[in-house]
Amino acid sequence: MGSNIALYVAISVVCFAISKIIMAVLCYRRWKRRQMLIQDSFRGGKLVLFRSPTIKPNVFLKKTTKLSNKDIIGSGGFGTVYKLIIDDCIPFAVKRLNRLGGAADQDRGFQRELAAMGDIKHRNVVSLHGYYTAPHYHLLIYDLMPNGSLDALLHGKSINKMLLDWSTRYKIALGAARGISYLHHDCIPHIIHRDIKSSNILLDHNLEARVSDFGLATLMEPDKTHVSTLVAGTFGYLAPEYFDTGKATAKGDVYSFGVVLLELLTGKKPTDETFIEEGTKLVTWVKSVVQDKREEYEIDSSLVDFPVEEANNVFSIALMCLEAEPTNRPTMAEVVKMLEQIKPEDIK
Ligand SMILES: Nc1ncnc2c1ncn2[C@@H]1O[C@H](COP(=O)(O)OP(=O)(O)OP(=O)(O)O)[C@@H](O)[C@H]1O
Repeated sequence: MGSNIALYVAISVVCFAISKIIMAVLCYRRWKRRQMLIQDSFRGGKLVLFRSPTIKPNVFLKKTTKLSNKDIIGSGGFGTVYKLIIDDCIPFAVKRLNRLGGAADQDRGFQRELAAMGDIKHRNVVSLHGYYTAPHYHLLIYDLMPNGSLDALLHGKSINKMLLDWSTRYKIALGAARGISYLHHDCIPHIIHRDIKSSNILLDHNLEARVSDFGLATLMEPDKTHVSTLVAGTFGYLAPEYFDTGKATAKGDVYSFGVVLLELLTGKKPTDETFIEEGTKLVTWVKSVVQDKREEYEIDSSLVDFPVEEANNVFSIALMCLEAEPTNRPTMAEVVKMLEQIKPEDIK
C-alpha cells in the first residue's frame, strides 16, 4: 500500500516536471519565432525585429542604416528621431540613441529591457517594432504617428490647434489615461513611465493618443537622460515629492498626467507664468480656479464651443491628480473610470 502511494507520488512529480519542461520549450520556441535577428557584419551591428513578418529584414537593415539628416523629424533629450519608409508605404519612426560605452552584461540588460518593451501592445501605447544595435549607437524602431505630438499640436502653429476641438481633447485625455493605466496596472512587471508630458503623447491618423518613450528613462543612465531633468522626468511635470525623494512612482506619473490635463484644458504650457506667478504652485492655482468656479474663464480661448460641465469635471479630475500628497491622488485606473463617466455615451 505504502509503496503504491510512493509510486503514485513519484509518477505525479515526474509528469509535473515533464509538463513544465514542455511548456518552457514551447514558450522559448514561440519567443524565438517572434524575434528575428540579423547580423550586420559590415558595421558590426545587429538588427532585432519583434513582429514585422511582412517586412523583409534585409530591406529593413539597409534602410535603417542609411538614414540621413533629410529624414529627421525631430530631436529630444534621448536622441534624434528619423522617418523611415519601407516599401514606399510602411512608415516607422527611428530613434537614434548614442551608446554609453557599456559593458557586455549592461548590453544584455539593455536588450532584455527592449525585448520586454517589444512585448507591450495596446491601442494607446506606441509599439516598438525592434532595434538595431551597433558599437557606437542604438536605433529603436517605432510606429510612426502621423499627427506628431500633443505638445506640437497645442503649442505649435495655431492652424494645427483647430484640430483640437473639445471632443478630440477629451478623446486624447481618455486615450492617454488608458495607455498609462495599462503600463501601471496590466504590464507584468508594472511599468512607471517617469516622463509623462505632452511631447510624449503622440497622435495617430485618427488623433487617438499613444503614449511614447515608456521605459527609456530606465534604459538610459540617469545623468544622460535630459537637460531639463533632475534625474528623470521634465521640469513643469514633476511631482513635488520627486524633488525630495528623487524616486519615480506611479503616483508621480498621475501628477504629470494631471499637468497634461491642465494643458489640454487651458492650452497653456506647464511652465506658463500663470501657473508659477509669485510662487503659486500649479496645484494651488487649480484649487483656486475650482473653488472660485472660474474654470470656464480659464479654458483655452481657441475652444469656442464646449460643454462647460464636462470641462469643469475634467478640471476636478486634474485637481485630484495634482494633490500634493501622493496617497491622495487617484490611481490611473481610477482616472480612466472618472474620465469615462464624463461622456459615457462616447466610450469605445
Ligand atoms: N513614433 C513617432 N512618430 C512620430 N513622431 C515621433 C515619434 N517619436 C518621436 N517623434 C517626434 O520626434 C520628436 C523628438 O521626440 P523625442 O521623443 O526624442 O523627444 P521629446 O519627447 O520631444 O523630448 P524628450 O526626449 O525629452 O522626451 C518629437 O517632435 C516627436 O513628436
